Amino acid sequence: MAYQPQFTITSPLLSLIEEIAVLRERVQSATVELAWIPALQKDSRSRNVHASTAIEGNPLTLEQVRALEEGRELEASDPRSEREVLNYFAGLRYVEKHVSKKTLKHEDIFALHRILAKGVMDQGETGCYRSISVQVGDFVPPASGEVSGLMFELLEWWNNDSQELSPVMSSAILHYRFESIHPFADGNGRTGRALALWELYRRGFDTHHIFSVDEYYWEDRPRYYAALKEVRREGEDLTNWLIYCAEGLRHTLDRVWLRIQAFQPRSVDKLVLRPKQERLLQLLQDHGSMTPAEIWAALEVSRQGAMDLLNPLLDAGLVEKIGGKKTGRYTLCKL
Ligand SMILES: Nc1ncnc2c1ncn2[C@@H]1O[C@H](COP(=O)(O)OP(=O)(O)OP(=O)(O)O)[C@@H](O)[C@H]1O
Repeated sequence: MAYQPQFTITSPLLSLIEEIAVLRERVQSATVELAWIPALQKDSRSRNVHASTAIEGNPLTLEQVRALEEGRELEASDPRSEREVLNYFAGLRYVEKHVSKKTLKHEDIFALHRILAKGVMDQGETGCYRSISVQVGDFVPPASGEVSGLMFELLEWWNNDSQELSPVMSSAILHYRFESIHPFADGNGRTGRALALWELYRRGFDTHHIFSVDEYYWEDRPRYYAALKEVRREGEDLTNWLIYCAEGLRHTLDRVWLRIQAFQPRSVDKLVLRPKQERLLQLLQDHGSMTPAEIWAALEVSRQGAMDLLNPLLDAGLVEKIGGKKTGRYTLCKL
């Protein structure tokens, strides 16, 4: 039998869902201009990684998280914190790769957990449900013997009934239910937030993967924990949790809109990208930075041809040159 979430669609919730639809539409129509999407995706991924790992106390700053993504070494940080961050990047890449998966299985969740929790478990094993009891604050999740059955019911719901709900709601319900089962010995927070994001991607809510939803939970952690706790106090009624999560998405969409403004080309009216320029932005996103020679080899153009592609991107503030005149490399501009 599938999990049956309890909630009421109240008028505040409906208004929020409608507002979210309008804001999302505004973002979607702006993303027709593809120029800055790779940079925004990169930015959003780093912000999600930073926020979701910081929630449980990872001390690395957003700048340090960005540096790790670019393969740069950090001075004086501890290996476990770095591992946690690198794992989360890998977890998000796993989610992005499997975004169109129609049916999710226990094994998919195990695989994600294995990636996120590798080498950073305080107790228990990665990639399998817990065999011990756990506690979060004063909340005692179900006994370990019940976990597999509860997860089976949750997957039944996720693969079937959840599709009838707005992704705003199905993502929030999945997030809460996963945390309330607390299926792993450790790493439930990170895995649950990554699954909530997976649902938003899978349902095409965040087509370009540019919403950094986890910042909302991180920025007011006491409210996040209180909202989770309140569901139980209300006899597992999810109505207020849904409102809390919908407010988070509205906030996230307002923010992404501002970031889009910042990513708009600065010195030209509109930059219409040529296919090779799009390819170049993608390459810079994948590689972090590239020398001129690497660029012209990858794009199969002459040195002058590469500069003809690069110059408008430099003028528009999308790409910048770092390093010396002879040893210079090109990289995507940061916010
Ligand atoms: N009262 C509660 N009811 C249900 N879930 C809760 C409650 N309080 C906190 N949580 C969830 O439990 C997570 C912590 O669980 P756990 O320590 O297994 O996760 P973790 O991944 O190690 O933490 P993480 O969030 O530590 O990075 C929180 O991030 C939150 O999502």
